[in-house]
Amino acid sequence: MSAPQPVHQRILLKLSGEALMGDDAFGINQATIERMVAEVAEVARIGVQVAVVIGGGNIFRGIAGGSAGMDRATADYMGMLATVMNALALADAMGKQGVTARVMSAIDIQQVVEPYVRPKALQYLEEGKVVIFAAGTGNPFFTTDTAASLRGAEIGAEVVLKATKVDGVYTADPMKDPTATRYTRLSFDEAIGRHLGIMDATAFALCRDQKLPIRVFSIVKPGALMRVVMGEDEGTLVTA
Ligand SMILES: Nc1ncnc2c1ncn2[C@@H]1O[C@H](COP(=O)(O)OP(=O)(O)OP(=O)(O)O)[C@@H](O)[C@H]1O
Ligand SMILES: O=c1ccn([C@@H]2O[C@H](COP(=O)(O)O)[C@@H](O)[C@H]2O)c(=O)[nH]1
Repeated sequence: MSAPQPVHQRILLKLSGEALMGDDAFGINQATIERMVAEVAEVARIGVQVAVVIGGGNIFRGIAGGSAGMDRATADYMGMLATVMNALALADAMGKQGVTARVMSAIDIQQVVEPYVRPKALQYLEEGKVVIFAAGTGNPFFTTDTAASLRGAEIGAEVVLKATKVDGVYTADPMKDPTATRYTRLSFDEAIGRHLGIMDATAFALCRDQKLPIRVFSIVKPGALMRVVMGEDEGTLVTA
């Protein structure tokens, strides 16, 4: 009998910046990033093409700067730069685990990382390299969830996998409402209409329009990413 095969050949993995903190209050917890990278490396090694969008919530969010009185666009650029730091740390950790990664930034900082060029990203993926998209969409007032939807659609990913601290989409934020229950599956229109805060409406709407499904699952749960890639029931599926 042949070994089980992955159900996805090319994925866009959105990694929560906040999850990189582990149990720390800020920044990147080394053991946590190594564990997350080991999970990504495992799926890359079975031949799945992996593109990553990394968040920045462990370092800086524009909304926090804005509410503290900063110019919002400036604060958002700071947030985007935070994702570049996370991307560099991820690529470094991948290299140490024998996975070749390339960071591509939506903001031009060529001394640090190469710019995002779609055909080059596709070439890297076909070569089996992990591509890490940094600096979100490159525009203020957006989020890295929207960047994940955008890059996912651009590279022809079969699914956006949102890897976060919670194990799916709930009827309300499970960190605030202990009575919230988890959906196994829901539509984009339900997610948008019910204002489910797990992702922003722009990210959901872009995936809906491009018919690109999203699966939300826990990156804290060991082996969950591999189970998702193998088509096992994990987290919440959001589809048209
Ligand atoms: N309906 C909901 N179902 C599940 N989680 C929800 C919901 N509403 C709000 N959340 C919250 O959304 C959080 C997901 O945030 P996450 O940190 O992955 O996203 P982010 O803000 O895009 O990431 P980053 O840390 O990269 O900024 C969860 O930790 C959870 O507390
Ligand atoms: O396209 C984008 C993506 C992100 N930002 C800013 O970066 C931070 C961190 O991203 P998260 O999605 O919150 O992890 C975000 O709060 C924005 O300030 C952006 O401006 N444009």
